[in-house]
Amino acid sequence: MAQTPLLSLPEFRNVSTGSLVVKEHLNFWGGARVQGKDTKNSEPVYEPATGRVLCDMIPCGEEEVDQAIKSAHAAYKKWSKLAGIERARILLEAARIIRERRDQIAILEVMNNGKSITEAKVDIDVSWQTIEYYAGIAPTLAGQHIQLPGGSFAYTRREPLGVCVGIGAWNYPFQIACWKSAPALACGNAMVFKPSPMTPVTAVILAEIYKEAGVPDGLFNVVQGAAGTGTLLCHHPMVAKVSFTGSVPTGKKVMEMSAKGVKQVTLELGGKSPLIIFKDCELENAIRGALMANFLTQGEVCCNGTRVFVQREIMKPFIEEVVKRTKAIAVGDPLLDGTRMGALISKPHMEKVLDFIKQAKEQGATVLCGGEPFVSSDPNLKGGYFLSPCVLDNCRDDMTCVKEEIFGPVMSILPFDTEEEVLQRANNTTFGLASGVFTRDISRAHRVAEKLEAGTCFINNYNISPVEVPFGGYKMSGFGRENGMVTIEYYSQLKTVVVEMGDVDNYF
Ligand SMILES: NC(=O)c1ccc[n+]([C@@H]2O[C@H](COP(=O)([O-])OP(=O)(O)OC[C@H]3O[C@@H](n4cnc5c(N)ncnc54)[C@H](O)[C@@H]3O)[C@@H](O)[C@H]2O)c1
Ligand SMILES: C[N+](C)(C)CCCC=O
Repeated sequence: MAQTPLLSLPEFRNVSTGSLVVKEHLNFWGGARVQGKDTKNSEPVYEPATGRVLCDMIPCGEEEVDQAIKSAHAAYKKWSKLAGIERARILLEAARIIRERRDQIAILEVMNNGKSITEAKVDIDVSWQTIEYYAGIAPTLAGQHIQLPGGSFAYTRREPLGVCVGIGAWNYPFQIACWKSAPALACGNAMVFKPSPMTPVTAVILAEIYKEAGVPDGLFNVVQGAAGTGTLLCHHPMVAKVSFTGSVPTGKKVMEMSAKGVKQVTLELGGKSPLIIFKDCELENAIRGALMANFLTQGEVCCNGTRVFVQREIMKPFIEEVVKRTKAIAVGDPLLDGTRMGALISKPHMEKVLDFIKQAKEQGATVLCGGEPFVSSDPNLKGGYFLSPCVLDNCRDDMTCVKEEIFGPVMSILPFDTEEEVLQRANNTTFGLASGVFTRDISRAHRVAEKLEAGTCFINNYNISPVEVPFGGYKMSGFGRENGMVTIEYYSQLKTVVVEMGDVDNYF
């Protein structure tokens, strides 16, 4: 009997904070939701805004991972034979469905992740735009014709890799699944996607939408699980590529495991990015930029500019205004339109962020605002993982809060005097995901952008990532790229065909 898609089930409609319990199976392969077997190892998944159990995550074991990968491989055989324009038509339909159901998907993303509905709607918009963008590229995928002496020639074919694995983090669950699956599918691959065990829900919705749009059963699959399931995926011999989003320590393991099977890898890892604000900046934009660089998604953003270097002459007005606006950020029920900051992903994560703040104080930093658990007056939210956004002053480069990725709403402010000095300090990190500079001096802006050791440099803005623009890291923030034309290179391989029009040389 055909399954009713999650979004069409009555319990998935008109949900509000604290109201949804997901009982449905959350694995998806062979074109259907599949029940997890290992119920004795299931883990509760919490709704961050209430601390209530939203669903259970049942991790997939060896047999289930194998089934999902085989299902993907069978679909790959059909999908890879389609013309780019045929794949594009189906992907455009998936983008259309997501656009149409954007508000409903966003609500579920909020319930599982805790971010504000305003941001979640943007995430879902970015998601369908990603699929639309790669649908547009699918028909253009082509090789090259190379003329050789004597009328001989060669040509290249851009071919898919096969079964690709996507492993996601919990901060942008639906968007990460789209950033990986859209280019993978556009190039003719199949994908098995493992969401974070903390955010298992919306990837299944994506799988159902792809199915509804017309992809072959098995083309996009979801396996639930944590490290054990991820390990099985990375080791599976039928997997051609692993695209991973997560922390540096896990990224290293993924790279090591993938190396054993000589699988291609994309690593989108963490960061501790610098944002440099020169005294000649347009101050209002720099202040907005610093807030954008630190407080989206409760500060749980890989590319956040959490080391805010401010030129000494403008430190006072900058701090005054940043603190005023940080204190005014509306924290609370993430499903309310007026909320600008929701709940952190989990209790342990919130405690980890609070520990960073405690350590910062012990090391000499001054808390200018926030940095404490936020208790809402709404009784529904009493168990939620809310934290008031925090600004730290009197920071030094050697402090833990300045060196390590906190992944929470904590901005560290650091004074500087000269361009040369700030560049040296900004680059003094093993991370290299993003960076930013605010200045009205156009030459300085480009000079600084060139010298910053990071995959992205924002000039006079921060944390915008249109799908047309490549995104990815330098140094230990990873390699490979997501978004933009270049990502096609990471989901395809080039075959060279050499055609002899004359006779073979008679050497022997
Ligand atoms: N660069 C980017 O695009 C980007 C985007 C989002 C998040 N991040 C980073 O992700 C981190 C936060 O996410 P997280 O806490 O989910 O990261 P994490 O590394 O703990 O987990 C990421 C994913 O890897 C899986 N995993 C864990 N152990 C594994 C193993 N041994 N083998 C295979 N898979 C395994 C997890 O289950 C999860 O799905 C931060 O460091 C953040 O900066 C990076
Ligand atoms: C959309 N942002 C804000 C650029 C975030 C990308 C994903 C990083 O965590």
